[in-house]
Formats: sequence, structure tokens, C-alpha cells
Amino acid sequence: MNINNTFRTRNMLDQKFAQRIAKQLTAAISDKGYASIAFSGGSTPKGLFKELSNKNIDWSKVTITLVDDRWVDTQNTDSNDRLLKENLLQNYAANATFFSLKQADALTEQYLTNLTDQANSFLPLDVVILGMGEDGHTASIFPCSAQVHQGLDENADPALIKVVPTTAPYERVTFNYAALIQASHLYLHVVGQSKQDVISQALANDDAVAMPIRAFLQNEDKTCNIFWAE
Ligand SMILES: O=C(O)[C@H](O)[C@@H](O)[C@H](O)[C@H](O)COP(=O)(O)O
Repeated sequence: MNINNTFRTRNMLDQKFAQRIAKQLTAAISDKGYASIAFSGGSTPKGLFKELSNKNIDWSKVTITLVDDRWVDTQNTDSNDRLLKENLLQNYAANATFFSLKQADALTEQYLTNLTDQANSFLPLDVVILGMGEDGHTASIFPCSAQVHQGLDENADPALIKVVPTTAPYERVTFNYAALIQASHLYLHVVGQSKQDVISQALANDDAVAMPIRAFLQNEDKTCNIFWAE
């Protein structure tokens, strides 16, 4: 099931979304003593990051990570790691623990096994914020990649996997569907009319391999909250 939260402006969306997330992280901390959240990269979430960084919650109890990252140096302007450090891990949120997906130079199976083992210390995530490309990819589960079935496998163990898209640059590291769908609070954050049209296309049939976002929007047991502004 999907709940649509539509806003007149991106700034209003960012403000309301940051309030909602801060409340849910605080509730998780009071419930179990800690909280974990995974953000998407790309251009959409920058305003949200800035709003959230100024929320005065107990960030020292929060682990922040990414749903995916490009396998580039963390100083590269295309690095989601860099995007998060420059825009979210500032102000109050600087006190959070950041779990980077780029912790080595070589992207090997052993690295991914070790990274998954480390991530298991904070899985399942309390909050996951997905983005979406025009092709219906989400995280780095790309329809064009040879790893799309692996990424969408609902029977897989929650894991971080390697994906090599053919329609986007860089090798990627991404949490798989099995890890992301376990989130207590699942969101899709998109802006602009073209993304709204992609969502309509995604809801028109159930072929998740063609549009991986479908696996999240059409999961019968998990509500996906769509936050959208023009
Ligand atoms: O690393 C990434 O690029 C993201 O995690 C990816 O899934 C992103 O959310 C979409 O591609 C939307 O990107 P925009 O916000 O730039 O449209």
C-alpha cells in the first residue's frame, strides 16, 4: 500500500519530512536505545539533509548510512558518501555515527561479506528513504543490470551487493530489496512531474524486473510513504 504525501513546494516537503523523520528516530531511540536510517543519494534529498541536520535530537544514538553508493573515491563529487557528509552530517546531526559503504579500495566479494556483517549490527533499519530514477530503479537496483534479479530476490538474506548498471556510471554497492523492505518506516522521496509520471507507470503493472521500484510500491505487507512535490 502507498500513502501519498503531496506538497506545494519542495521546501515545504523538506520541512515536513524532516519533522516526521526526527520524530520516528526519537521514538526508536526511546523504544530500544538506538536508531538507524538509510538515505538515498542523488540530487533530490539535499534540501531534506539540510533541514534534518538542524533537528535537535539525540543523534549520538543514531546510525546513518546510505541505501547505495557509487564505487568512487569519497572525495569524488559523484560520491553519495561525500553528499551526506557535506549536507547531513553537519550541525546537530554531526553527532551521528556514519556507516560508509565505501570503506576499501577494492570492491571484492570478501569486502561485501565483511560490510554486510558490520551492517547486520544495525539492521533492520528503522527508516529507509528511497529515491527513484526515470527508469524505475531505486537504490542501485537497476533494471538494466545483470544483478537485478539478485537485488530483488525476496528470499535472499539482507545484504550489501555489487551492481554494475549499463545505463548509469560506476559500479555500485547497494542494500538489496531483502534488507530495505524490512525497514519499520519506508519512504519514496521524489520531486517533479516526470517522477510522478514514472510512479503512475510503476503502478500500472507488477513487473518489478522492468521497474524495481514496483517491488517496494506493490509489497502487500509494507506501506511505502511517497513524499512528492512539484
Ligand atoms: O546513488 C543514487 O543515484 C541514488 O541512490 C539513486 O537511487 C537515486 O535516488 C535516483 O537515481 C534518483 O536520483 P535523483 O534524486 O538525482 O533524481
